[in-house]
Amino acid sequence: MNDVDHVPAERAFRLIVTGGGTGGHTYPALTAVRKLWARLDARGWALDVLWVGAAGSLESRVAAGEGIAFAPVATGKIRRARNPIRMLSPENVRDMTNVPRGVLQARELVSDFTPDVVLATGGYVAVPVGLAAWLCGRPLVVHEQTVRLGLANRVLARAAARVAVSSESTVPLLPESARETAVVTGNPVRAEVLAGRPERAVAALGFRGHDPALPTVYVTGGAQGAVQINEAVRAVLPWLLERANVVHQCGEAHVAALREHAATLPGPRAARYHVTGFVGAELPDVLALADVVVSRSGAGTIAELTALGKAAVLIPLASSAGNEQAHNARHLQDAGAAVALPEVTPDILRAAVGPLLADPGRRAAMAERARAHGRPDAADRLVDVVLSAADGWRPGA
Ligand SMILES: CC(=O)N[C@H]1[C@@H](OP(=O)(O)OP(=O)(O)OC[C@H]2O[C@@H](n3ccc(=O)[nH]c3=O)[C@H](O)[C@@H]2O)O[C@H](CO)[C@@H](O)[C@@H]1O
Repeated sequence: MNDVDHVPAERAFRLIVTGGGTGGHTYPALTAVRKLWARLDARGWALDVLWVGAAGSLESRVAAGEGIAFAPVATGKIRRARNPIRMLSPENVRDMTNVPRGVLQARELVSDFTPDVVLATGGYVAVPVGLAAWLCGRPLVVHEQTVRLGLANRVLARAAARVAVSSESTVPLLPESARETAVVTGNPVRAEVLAGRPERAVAALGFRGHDPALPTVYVTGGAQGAVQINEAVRAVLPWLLERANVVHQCGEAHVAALREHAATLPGPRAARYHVTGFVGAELPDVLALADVVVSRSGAGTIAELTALGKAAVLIPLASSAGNEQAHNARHLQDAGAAVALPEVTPDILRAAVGPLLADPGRRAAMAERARAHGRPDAADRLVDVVLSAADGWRPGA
């Protein structure tokens, strides 16, 4: 603490946070707000925060759950099409008009709230809010979770006072004007995700057939589940359940069919299989229980797996923007910190998971290399950037 830390602040630090659409953009924003609040609170200073996002979105629910004030703005996703005429689809035309409407709404919010900083963590909704910050002359901090820049952040990086990125290899991809002041913070992971306990997972899931003598595989396809992963796992289940317990997060739409299939497996094997649509509050415990994770390679998941140090088999979503999930997965594979599968068939999956299940030393070594890529201090670093970008706010100012 320096001298300034003992000066009482005359007014609260004012933050507008924006970002959302998916967990990958929403949770880093939430984690940064929590950390900023804790930092200020520890010194007796207050935080006024407003989350600006899309109506009816994940971020609106997350903000409500956290007691954070929320204001919606119009936003639009521009769907790319090979044929330029198709770009003028009714949805695109509607969304194109939504963007300027969103900018106007956001500009009013920013000029009323007069934030010390606007923090944008990506997703389409961040564009109007980030542009409004720039129009109103408020410092904008942009955080990028993925190795490659998302579309929203490519636009906003030029308007930002500071750009925070999750990986060194993103810096050269930034617009020249942003490169010099860019800071590598890592991708913030929710504190609770790092505090799981394996024994609680078994109880919380009611996983009665869990065999503690065998390793546990956690299969996850993201909130909606991944059909491609579900099908490959289903095909190898008899083989897999001979060697491991399996927790399979498959998306709500696929639970019934997978349960029906599991019922056809011999009793003791079926008991070692726990299938669920979505893993909610018990996620930290499930991750703590997992010896091997089979997963998509979204940036949020990767940040969690590396912060925890988990052996992983990553199956990128081929259609992710700019193929960034493939990039994320390859990045870890090159470091021996994961196995990346550009495509998955039952044979390919068996060949990737088998050696990790057969050899605890091998998965421990991979987990250790994964941990070397984790940045458990990412939220702290991002908060440093936010505070340093606030040129108008000083304790007592
Ligand atoms: C389809 C798509 O556009 N994906 C993008 C989206 O990721 P998306 O949000 O889809 O995926 P991420 O891996 O980034 O985050 C998913 C989050 O949901 C959690 N989870 C998942 C399943 C579950 O049952 N319970 C649960 O809590 C995960 O632990 C994780 O915290 O934003 C990321 C960050 O910019 C990008 O890298 C991804 O490419």
